[in-house]
Amino acid sequence: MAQLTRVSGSVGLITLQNPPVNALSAAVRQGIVDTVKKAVSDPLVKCVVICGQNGVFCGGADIREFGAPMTGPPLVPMIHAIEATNKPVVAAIEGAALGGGLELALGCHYRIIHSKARVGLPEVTLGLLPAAGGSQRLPRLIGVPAALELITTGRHVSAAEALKLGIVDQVTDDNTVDTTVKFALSVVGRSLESRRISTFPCPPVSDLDAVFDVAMQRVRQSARGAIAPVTCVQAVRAAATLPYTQGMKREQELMATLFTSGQARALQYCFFAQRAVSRWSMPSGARWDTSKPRPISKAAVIGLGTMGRGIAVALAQAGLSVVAVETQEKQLMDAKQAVSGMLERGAKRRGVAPALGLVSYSHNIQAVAEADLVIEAVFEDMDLKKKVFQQLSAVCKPGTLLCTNTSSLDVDHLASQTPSPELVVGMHFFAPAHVMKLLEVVYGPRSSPQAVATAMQLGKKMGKVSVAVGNCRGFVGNRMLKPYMEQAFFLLEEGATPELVDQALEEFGFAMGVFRMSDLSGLDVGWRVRKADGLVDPDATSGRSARIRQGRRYSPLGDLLCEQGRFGQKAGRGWYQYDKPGSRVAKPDPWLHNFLEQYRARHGLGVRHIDHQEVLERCLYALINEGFRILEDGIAAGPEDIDAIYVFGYGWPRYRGGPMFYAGMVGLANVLERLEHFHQVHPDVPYLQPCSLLRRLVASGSPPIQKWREVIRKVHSQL
Ligand SMILES: C[C@H](O)[C@H](C)C(=O)SCCNC(=O)CCNC(=O)[C@H](O)C(C)(C)COP(=O)([O-])OP(=O)([O-])OC[C@H]1O[C@@H](n2cnc3c(N)ncnc32)[C@H](O)[C@@H]1OP(=O)([O-])[O-]
Repeated sequence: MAQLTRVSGSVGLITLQNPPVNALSAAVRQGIVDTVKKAVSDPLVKCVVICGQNGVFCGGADIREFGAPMTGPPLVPMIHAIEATNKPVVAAIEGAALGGGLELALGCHYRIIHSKARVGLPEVTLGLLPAAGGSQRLPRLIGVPAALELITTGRHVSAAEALKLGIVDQVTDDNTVDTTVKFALSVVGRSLESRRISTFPCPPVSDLDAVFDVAMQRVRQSARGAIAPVTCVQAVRAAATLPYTQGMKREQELMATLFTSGQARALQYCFFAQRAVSRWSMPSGARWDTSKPRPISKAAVIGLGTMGRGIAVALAQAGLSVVAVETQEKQLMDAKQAVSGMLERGAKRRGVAPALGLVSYSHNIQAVAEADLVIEAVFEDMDLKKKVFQQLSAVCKPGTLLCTNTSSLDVDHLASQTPSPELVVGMHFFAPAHVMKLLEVVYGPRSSPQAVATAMQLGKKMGKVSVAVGNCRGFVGNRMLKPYMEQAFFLLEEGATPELVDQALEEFGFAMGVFRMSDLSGLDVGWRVRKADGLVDPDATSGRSARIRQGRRYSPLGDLLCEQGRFGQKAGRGWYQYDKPGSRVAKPDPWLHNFLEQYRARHGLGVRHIDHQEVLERCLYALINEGFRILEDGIAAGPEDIDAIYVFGYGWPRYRGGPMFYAGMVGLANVLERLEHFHQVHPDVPYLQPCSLLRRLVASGSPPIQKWREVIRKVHSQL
């Protein structure tokens, strides 16, 4: 909807009305067409101002409408009509003008923006391109190189930068609509010929081919298989080489190749999944909208290793005062330096003052007595963590929330070390904690809804994608990673190489395959967990028993490498070799290939041809199957939770939507059929046995992912 009012005598003020972000739904587009026509034909109206209700200009096209047949007036002629009017039209930009919202503003003759607002063309992040003239008008307004960068990255631009680039005409700190109304009155009577961007020639670029070759190379490298960034380059090239009308035709043709693509559907699913996870619920029935978070102004971090330092930085960057505690003096001094450095670099990148004063340091746990919330990030050892929780219970003021950053240990067992287990939750950050978006908030059976609500709200304040999950071994992310890695090890036993497995996963879109990732994080991390699980047995060197643990198939390959000190990058050798310890360039290692051959011979294992398809099916379907078990167990409330965890924490390619969305894309019946096949071939691998929830979904006709929660609810109600 759009409303027209006449203000200041002769200004037609058009207000977009579609809360919360005034997305350009069919009704809003119709409203704009009607109100512009009315304003233009009203002799009392000398100029027009377009603004958005609730302090937001416009969040672009209504993404919720993409799945349905198009209704209402199309955007392109609507914006053309505004540009063609003979009365000045000025956009008053508050909050955000994104996608179709900025394209609408680019159709106006002038743009006034509030200093805190942002603009951008983020369509590429939704698997699309700016298809309401943005790919043709923006290059004409700010030049090809700047437009290429904005359109292929989709990044949001601050008001100050938008002015510098020439996207807007004026920045104001005052009331944006009032300022814009005054401005509009001041330009009445001026020629509009030079204000219609579509008529601008595209600024010439010296060596156009070189500019586009470089851009294409850059996006192909960073896109890792995403098609939208590449198509965006082609659209901007049309602006640089074709007259406007032909360029617009090309823009529409290119958009048509993206609009119905699987990648676009996956990226739009991720957009909504990222927002859906904030509407959390627990099996107890507690929910996001019925649980009141507790205000947190003072936080504390115990243990200043790599994770503790990152968490302290993330808390301070979110504006909280932080007490950082480390008992070892040297470690404390090193941490102080590291944290200050991270805060300064972060502040420089964001153009703000570093929050150094917000962090205080101590080697005495007494220092956290007044904290509202404490995050324990000491070494991943249960006995050590239990001791810390006992100390915290004695030191902290009543009601203090006690959180653990453990990545796999039992949160409820730690809670039992305190008199108030309802105040204990897991806050599982991902390294580097001040950079990685994901936060798993882990609730135990005794965690209170208020404790979960508080941790979720703190996560949002830290700019994290926070997902509430139940307490179990490895929570969601690491629990699903186990069958994924297990299959990768088994594939090596059956004839594959680390290079083959990693290449298949990287072509699928992962930034790093499982073996390169293992070398980066250190093989000893998993080794320690397997030891704690009683799986490592250095005496079992040959024969079947060496490859069976707790009645199921087991591959000791990782253990054998660790026993030889091959811990990965930090040791200069792991699944790959590196020039020296700490270097990051992985090279195939003849020693490793030879070791695998000897291993197979020692265990009487044949070598067979393994292709990329099998690698993907074995590793990803085993992971997905565990995802269905997690949904069945109620550890995650819905598929969106799992997909957000894998996209924001485990490098799952965003344009594939996440493991559960991907399962829906390839077809649940296919996933089930392949798992049944692999389990038949490998009956001693329980992770390959299809989960009953998967069977149930296939039996009920493989409903779309949006309907899975209903089936899950039915399953739980029958338990
Ligand atoms: C032709 C044209 O070329 C093409 C093809 C296009 O234009 S494609 C579209 C391009 N536009 C975008 O990519 C911008 C997307 N939006 C955002 O980046 C952010 O929303 C925001 C504007 C910066 C506000 O952030 P926020 O943190 O204050 O709130 P929120 O939680 O994010 O959002 C608040 C609520 O609004 C919903 N929402 C936001 N933008 C929406 C949109 N464009 N369409 C539909 N719903 C939208 C969102 O799902 C959430 O709903 P719910 O979860 O409450 O039910």
